[in-house]
Amino acid sequence: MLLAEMREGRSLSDQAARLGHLAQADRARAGRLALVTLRHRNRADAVLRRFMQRRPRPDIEDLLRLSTVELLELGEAPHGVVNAAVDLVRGMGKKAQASAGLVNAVLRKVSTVTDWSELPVQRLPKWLRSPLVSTYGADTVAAIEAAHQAGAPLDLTLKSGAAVEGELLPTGSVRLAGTPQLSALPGYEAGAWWVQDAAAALAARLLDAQPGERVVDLCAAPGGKTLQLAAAGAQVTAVDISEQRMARVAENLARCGLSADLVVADVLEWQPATPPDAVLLDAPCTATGTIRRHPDLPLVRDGRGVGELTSLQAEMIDRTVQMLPVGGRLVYATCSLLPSEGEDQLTAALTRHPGMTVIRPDFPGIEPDWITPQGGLRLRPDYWADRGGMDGFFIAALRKTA
Ligand SMILES: C[S@@+](CC[C@H](N)C(=O)[O-])C[C@H]1O[C@@H](n2cnc3c(N)ncnc32)[C@H](O)[C@@H]1O
Repeated sequence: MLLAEMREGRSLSDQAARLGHLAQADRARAGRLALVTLRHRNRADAVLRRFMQRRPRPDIEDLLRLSTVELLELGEAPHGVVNAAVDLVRGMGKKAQASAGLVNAVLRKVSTVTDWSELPVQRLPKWLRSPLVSTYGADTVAAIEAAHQAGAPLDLTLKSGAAVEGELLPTGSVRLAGTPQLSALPGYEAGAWWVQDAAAALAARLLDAQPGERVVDLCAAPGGKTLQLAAAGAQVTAVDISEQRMARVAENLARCGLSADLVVADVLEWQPATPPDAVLLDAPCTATGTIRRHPDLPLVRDGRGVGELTSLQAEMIDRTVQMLPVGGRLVYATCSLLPSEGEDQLTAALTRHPGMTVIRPDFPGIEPDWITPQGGLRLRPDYWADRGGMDGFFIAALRKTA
């Protein structure tokens, strides 16, 4: 069902409510299966093509892909996978029932395949691959695609003094092994940590909020960065246009015993009552840096709308610069791999606002080749490959000097 809805252009996260009738464990398994199938979709198709002359109807093709991934990627027992697939086809209506024999025969053959791990890594679609190859080169894009296929580990940001068992990353986040049940981890009830990718955690680190500073977090929901700023002791005002998403910020703050003023408003219209010391702008973007977690994104999007997003980002930067007093700091962040949403925005902002100067990132764990010639931070999924990668982000810190 999830994969079918995706064919209609609905992302997996938009469909979460559709699984509401399932028990939590089944819901989690369905979500995980959909993710892993999407990460290996092209490889599953390559295997299926060996055993089928023609493509079957789309829902049966999805079932075959999913079963192929269960067999060859997840190593599940052929007997159970084949039987479950045949049962599902039988439940798909009269016309589909005629395909039960085909599904049975194809999956039995699939279960004998031995070269799965040697099949080429899943490629990004052209709308995204072409601009990335022009920016980073073909070898880097291949490394990014390998990182997408590998998926994403779970990272936590800890409040100071908290401890959780896991790998302490050079930038301070803690990476967990496997996919543990979060609510069972020590410190969950006490709100000693929150889930946040290690790359995402660097935006607030770069802002370097000090206790008592007035800090505005623009485009704040669901609030990972608000939590970091509040935990640093700043007086935080979090602004987001979505009331529904802002409710998540409130929940997250409450669980972690932290506080912030929450404002539901459009960044393009809102003005702070008093000039802030610093502003973090985590602007809406293509989210192409998060494909490890959202492998459906390249399929449900087609590259349209990038121009509108980059115009909105530039308008938001201008708005933020106006809010700041001289001496004030701005961190601009997008979870995008496209330079038009990152490096190019920084170049254009410096031209439009000659009074803004870049603050070069300088804290433990930042590797020199992550820093761009202009002093921004370019983070990519293929960095830390031996540790499990990181999300793609562009982050730049600036100070208003005039
Ligand atoms: C990348 S997400 C922010 C993630 C968040 N900063 C965090 O760390 O958890 C972008 C957010 O921008 C918000 N947004 C989009 N357009 C907006 C606007 N015009 N004004 C305010 N918020 C906006 C969306 O509702 C969304 O929550």
